[in-house]
Amino acid sequence: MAIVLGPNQYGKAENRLVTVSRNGSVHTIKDLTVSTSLRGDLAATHLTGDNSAVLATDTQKNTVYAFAKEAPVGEIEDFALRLGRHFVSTQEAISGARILIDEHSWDRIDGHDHSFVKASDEKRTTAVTIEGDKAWVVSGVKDVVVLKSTGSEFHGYPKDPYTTLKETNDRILATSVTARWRYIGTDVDWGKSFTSIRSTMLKTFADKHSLSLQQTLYAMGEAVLQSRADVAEVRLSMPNKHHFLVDLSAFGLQNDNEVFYAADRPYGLIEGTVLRDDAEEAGSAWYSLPAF
Ligand SMILES: O=c1[nH]c(=O)c2[nH]c(=O)[nH]c2[nH]1
Repeated sequence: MAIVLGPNQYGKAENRLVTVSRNGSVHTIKDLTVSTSLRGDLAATHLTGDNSAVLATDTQKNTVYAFAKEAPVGEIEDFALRLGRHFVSTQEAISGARILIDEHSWDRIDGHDHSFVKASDEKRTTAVTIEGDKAWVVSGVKDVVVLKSTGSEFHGYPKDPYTTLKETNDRILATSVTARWRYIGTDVDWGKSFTSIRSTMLKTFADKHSLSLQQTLYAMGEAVLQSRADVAEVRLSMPNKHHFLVDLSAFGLQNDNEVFYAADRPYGLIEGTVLRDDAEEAGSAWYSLPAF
């Protein structure tokens, strides 16, 4: 029996980067959280403490900020590709990189050139994986909270001795969508694609009459693949944010689907992948990313 070093990566996690670009008095901000991870011939530092191949995580952090000055950050996918390719092409021992970027959303305050309001907790995300001269881009959204007040049913499930849930033909359906989609290739208009995928998912959530959150999840992933030839696969994680009808009978009141208790936890957690069965290989695109 021998003990050996398995897969590993290292880098600087969650660099907080905010940029201001100016067009006269009209400012545009970008608010990013950037994580870098490098992979390669890194056995020596783990086994002997020889750091001759270890580009310091502090240097990786500095590179993020310097790159933001040297050229416009642009779309998060392009910034991540730039960073990842830089580390792999300039460090001999480094054969791969994983760059994660979350973009935090700010809205302009109406009619104001340089003041902004944080409208929601929603994030646009990307996870770029570089392996030698190959690159995979998995982009997504996090924490998109949606609710529909009708158009959702849940019934027909097995009843066992522990079942108390009542069947319903009309319930509130609410969730916080986290989705990642894997692009085919890197020749993509990232911003346009993001906007179109996000709106396709929201429209499907709204339009699809739901018999389960699982059915809604599949429909959302399917709609993305039907509308975007440049996407191979969509992974979705959707907590069921339960809204329970409150029993008002003790007060002589009948609750006609109007008064709900919005439960915080526990929550159903519905997760799934929708993919093209002929999609090109994912390589290491998903490796070490959260499963959903
Ligand atoms: O859409 C749903 N899917 C479930 O699997 C489930 N389970 C449950 O209790 N409520 C729901 N709703």
